[in-house]
Amino acid sequence: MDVDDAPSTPGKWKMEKPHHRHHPRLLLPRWHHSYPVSKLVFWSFFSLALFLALFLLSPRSSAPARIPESFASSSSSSGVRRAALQMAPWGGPAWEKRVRSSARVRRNPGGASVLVTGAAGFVGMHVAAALKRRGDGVLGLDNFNGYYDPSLKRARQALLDRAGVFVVEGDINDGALLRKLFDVVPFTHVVHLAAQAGVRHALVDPASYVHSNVAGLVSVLEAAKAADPQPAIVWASSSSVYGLNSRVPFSEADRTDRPASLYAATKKAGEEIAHVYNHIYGLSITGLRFFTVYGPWGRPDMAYFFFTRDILRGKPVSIFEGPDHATVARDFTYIDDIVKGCLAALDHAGKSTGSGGKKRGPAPLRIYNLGNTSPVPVTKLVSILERLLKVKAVKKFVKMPRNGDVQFTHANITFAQKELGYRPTTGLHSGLKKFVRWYLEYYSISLSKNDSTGRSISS
Ligand SMILES: O=C(O)[C@H]1O[C@H](OP(=O)(O)OP(=O)(O)OC[C@H]2O[C@@H](n3ccc(=O)[nH]c3=O)[C@H](O)[C@@H]2O)[C@H](O)[C@@H](O)[C@@H]1O
Repeated sequence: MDVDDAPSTPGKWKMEKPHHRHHPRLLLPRWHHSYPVSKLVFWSFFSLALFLALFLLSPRSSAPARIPESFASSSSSSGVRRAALQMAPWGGPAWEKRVRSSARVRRNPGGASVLVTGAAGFVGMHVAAALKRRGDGVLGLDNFNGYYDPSLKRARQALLDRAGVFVVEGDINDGALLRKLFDVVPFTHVVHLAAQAGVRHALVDPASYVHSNVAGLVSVLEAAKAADPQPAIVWASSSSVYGLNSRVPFSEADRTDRPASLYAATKKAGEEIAHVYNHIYGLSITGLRFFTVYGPWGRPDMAYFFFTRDILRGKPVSIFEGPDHATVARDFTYIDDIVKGCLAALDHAGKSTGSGGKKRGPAPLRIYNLGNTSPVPVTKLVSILERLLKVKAVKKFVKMPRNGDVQFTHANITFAQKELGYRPTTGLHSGLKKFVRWYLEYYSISLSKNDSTGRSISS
């Protein structure tokens, strides 16, 4: 999912604009030198009063005000709003038919009917496609926000569409939409991947993290707890919750009360919120702590992705270093391994025990690390990319900025191995090879034509 803001439905947005269009003369009386001043004053007051009355009488949900003010004034919010405006309206018999058909279990007897939030996001698309491939019913939900190039999200949506997965355009904060989806389909599971991702961006737009990762999660859990039957929830937490933890490898039993970024703090808050909904309402909830997921169709805000772009363009890449030039490393995890972990988590989720908002007994509440268990320095990441791209990178070594990054991540996956059968099989070199192949094809870049500096030329 990448995801998520926003809005009331586009249909509701449309209600606002016509106020001006239907009454242009009332709002904007033409100035004319012979126009009596008293009439002008009268019409001005009348227009103002009419405008105020229409504004006050219009239903609250028709305003785009579900984006909090603080968020609306942030730099990225205009992109989010623009993207929100392009969302297709939801509802109606044809739309419901499409929703039902997409969520219908095809093969896989006793299979799941799954709502995947953030389905046009990186992990969301891969999980939705994998569930569909094995015959489960899958419905996607995504708000196509402008955090990164929405055309990549549209391309993922097109891919899912060809696979038979309908991605509903809407926001996880839209409670009415979620209620409608649960009315139309008795989902057995929700794989909740819609989120505001990215560690460093939290410095730029903090409110978007609260909006998507806290308020959005609550909105999804509210809809799930009230649904009958209650679905089991599998959702994306993050390795970043380990924050300043220095015990390695990171185990689920380690402390997670020292987040280093607001992003991490909102994911940690999500884990606590999950506890509440499990405790009060009997929702089965499994949180997955993903470790730096990469691969084809990935996120352009992540280092491996924009390093590839910058290396190909001959632009410098900044490689972060810890104190005294210490290595910065990540437990990079290939997308196919993560998808296997997500599907295994779904298959082992166990049922929710509540119905109609009432708990009937204890339900599972779980957390698993999904990592690769072999941290790789960022310098190594860059040298692998250089080899695959056949271009020398222009490297700049810079002290790791205080922007929420941590120096090192390393997953202990004992629990996931034991309980889910999770076994990552793709190393960074072969994973990046697949990523680079996809990248070159997606952006139509040919490596065969290099200029004299060794820079490759896109065709
Ligand atoms: O595992 C996670 O929990 C997180 O993984 C990634 O966060 P991160 O590991 O910081 O991934 P990148 O932004 O791709 O950074 C990878 C490495 O490159 C380093 N880096 C990043 C940017 C840069 O310009 N230079 C640089 O050396 C970072 O410090 C980090 O060590 C995702 O962006 C988060 O959404 C996710 O939750």
